[in-house]
Amino acid sequence: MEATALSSGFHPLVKRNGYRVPRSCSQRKFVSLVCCDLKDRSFGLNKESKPEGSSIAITRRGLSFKTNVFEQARSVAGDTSFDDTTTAKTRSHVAEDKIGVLLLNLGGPETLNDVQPFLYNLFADPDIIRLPRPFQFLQGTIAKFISVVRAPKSKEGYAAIGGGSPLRKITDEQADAIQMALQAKNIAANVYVGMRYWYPFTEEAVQQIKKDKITRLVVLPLYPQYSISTTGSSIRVLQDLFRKDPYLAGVPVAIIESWYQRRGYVNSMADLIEKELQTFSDPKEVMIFFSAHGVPVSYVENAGDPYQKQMEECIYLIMEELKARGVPNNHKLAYQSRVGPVQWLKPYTDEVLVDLGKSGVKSLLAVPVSFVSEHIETLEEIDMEYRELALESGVENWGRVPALGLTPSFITDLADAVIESLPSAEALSKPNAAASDDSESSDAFSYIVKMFFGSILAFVLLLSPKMFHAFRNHII
Ligand SMILES: C=CC1=C(C)c2cc3[nH]c(cc4nc(cc5[nH]c(cc1n2)c(C)c5CCC(=O)O)C(CCC(=O)O)=C4C)c(C)c3C=C
Ligand SMILES: [Fe+2]
Repeated sequence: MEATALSSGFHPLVKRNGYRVPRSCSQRKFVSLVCCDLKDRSFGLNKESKPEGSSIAITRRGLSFKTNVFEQARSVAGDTSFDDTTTAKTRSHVAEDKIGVLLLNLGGPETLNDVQPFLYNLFADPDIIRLPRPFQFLQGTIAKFISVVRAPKSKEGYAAIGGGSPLRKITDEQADAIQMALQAKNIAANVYVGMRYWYPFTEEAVQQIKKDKITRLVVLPLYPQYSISTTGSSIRVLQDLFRKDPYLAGVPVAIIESWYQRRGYVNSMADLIEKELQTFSDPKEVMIFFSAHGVPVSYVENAGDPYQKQMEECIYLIMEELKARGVPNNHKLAYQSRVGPVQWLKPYTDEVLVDLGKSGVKSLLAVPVSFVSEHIETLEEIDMEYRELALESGVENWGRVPALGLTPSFITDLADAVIESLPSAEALSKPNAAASDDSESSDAFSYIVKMFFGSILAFVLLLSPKMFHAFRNHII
């Protein structure tokens, strides 16, 4: 097959008006990890955006290729032999289908003026601020309040890294690189970028996918581990969009929920760590310090989020690989970036750094492990705040492993993951299945009661100094 030219299309902005999120997740296997209480939601959200009239670009790339297919599990085990049946199936998809790859990511503010509306979109997500059912109608108000309170602190962070998030640029580059890696394997695909909280929004990418008449889609969240708050949230949006549209509802979709256990990812992480260790005068003495983005404990304990378990497995696999290479260093996992007045996964990065420094650890290599691009939490939180804290606490030699970014072995592995998933694509959603889900209580009396008590509770909670401080800063 021959390569087709790269192209990009321009789209009007998603309007300011709200969009509905599904009340219940479908029974598709890809959401089986999402807990029951998250399967039963209904909100009208107001998505904050740039002023009307602007336009944004959706990345679309056309390529060609042919593939080798092997199962992910075998790949992890180092067995790269091909399954003939699967290979044949993939070849027929490549021949018959117009393939799309949708990269899902968080998105980030590109200017300081974007920060508050970006935060609004983030906190308006019911997978980020999970309110009990009677208070769900307050989601928008609460999001507005928290985003306004937090914006000054966030702006400081974004100002310190150059005035905006590098996420869009890096994700676009990763999309290009994955496209090229697919092309090298003779697979033709358009690669799209869909962000959850900023441009280009997932909704816009999906519009483009429809316009391009994609007939088979692979969804690849750029989070190695699955969390309800990241991959789960993006998939929920996607599912809702596909459910509402008769064309999209018929498109076979394969979702790669998590890929932290892939050999290519584990090896690429081990490569980066090994390389960075060499920058220390005594590499063997260096503590390898994995810092993962945290989630509230309730996600794991009440909502069944597999994030913590997957994170621990991920660290285990990376450390096993390093040991096999003769790198027996001590290591530690901690969680960073907590927000708000609830318990987050422990141990907390800031506390562990202080303890390690005080207990005599002199050399420390920080490894960001929940995200594959540089972003505010690597460039500002780790490189500036945590570095300073560690040095103040007695650590003398500090290093940080870069995010995977465009590391060739990593990109190639993501391309392989896409190829391997092609045969398993199936329709995401039955059309109009949302109709019954969208019904809401018409009981006016209960609505008024909820409004009344909800507003009082929200008022009391949000205006308490402790709550204000918890959202303004990282911790209570
Ligand atoms: C695996 C990665 C991530 C998880 C899990 C996650 C959960 C999570 N995040 C917040 C609140 C905020 N996150 C913010 C930025 C941000 N978060 C991630 C990744 C995960 N978040 C990234 C990559 C980024 C940075 C984007 C960028 O612009 O570079 C922010 C904004 C920044 C700030 O003010 O600190 C907030 C707020 C919650 C509440 C949560 C789980 C419930
Ligand atoms: Fe976050």
